[in-house]
Amino acid sequence: MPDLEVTDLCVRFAGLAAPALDVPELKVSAGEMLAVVGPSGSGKSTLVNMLTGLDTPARGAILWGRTNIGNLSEAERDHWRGRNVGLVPQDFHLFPGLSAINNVLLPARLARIASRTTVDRAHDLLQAVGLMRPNQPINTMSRGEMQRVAIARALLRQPAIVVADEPTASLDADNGAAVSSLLILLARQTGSTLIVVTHDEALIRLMPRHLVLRNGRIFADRVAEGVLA
Ligand SMILES: Nc1ncnc2c1ncn2[C@@H]1O[C@H](COP(=O)(O)OP(=O)(O)OP(=O)(O)O)[C@@H](O)[C@H]1O
Repeated sequence: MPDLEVTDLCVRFAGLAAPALDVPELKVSAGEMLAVVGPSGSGKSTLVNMLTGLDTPARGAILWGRTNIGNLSEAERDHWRGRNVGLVPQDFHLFPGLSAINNVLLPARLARIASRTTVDRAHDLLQAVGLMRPNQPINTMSRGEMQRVAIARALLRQPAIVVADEPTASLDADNGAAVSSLLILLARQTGSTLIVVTHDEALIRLMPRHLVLRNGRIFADRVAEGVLA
């Protein structure tokens, strides 16, 4: 499992006078659990896009282990992400016409790695997230259930890095709490580094480390007391 080391990261967008992101240094050890918090427009999504290689910075190094993902081509980054990152996007990116199990398996099938073991793990994960009808079509599911499918899909390949963008945003308090605990439990079981962008106070309280962004800069980087790492 790779550590993360960010140095001298600067991201600018056309039309913005100040950088959207200006991070001189950020270190996250393998297996750490980090909540990225801050007001709207503070740079959270931009940071996550850089850390997962969805976008590349004009300046700076983003080292996961020995790989500086900013130096990879787009195709190499896609390949690296597929092997190393489990993404739980805010809007799920599920295919409504497919069943839960087929959504969980789709990325693995596209990567041609859906072995019998992978299929078994997909079923196990759906059970672990509390979904007992693997063949239920996505378009008949509640948002809480869809969120669980997205989590199962993200964890299928036992990724070293799990990144979830507002995983509880569309859920009520009870479903939000259940999804948060699950994400943390499953990430812990695989020893994954977990990075969660969230405004959800209940989820923030469960995360051992809080990175607070303001105006594209790290305003605070706190270890939460009393939270098990
Ligand atoms: N592609 C882009 N082009 C121009 N400006 C952008 C682009 N993407 C983001 N920005 C700007 O960069 C800043 C940081 O945006 P970002 O989406 O990272 O914030 P955020 O903290 O994730 O906000 P939210 O909580 O609302 O999702 C904002 O001022 C935003 O308008």
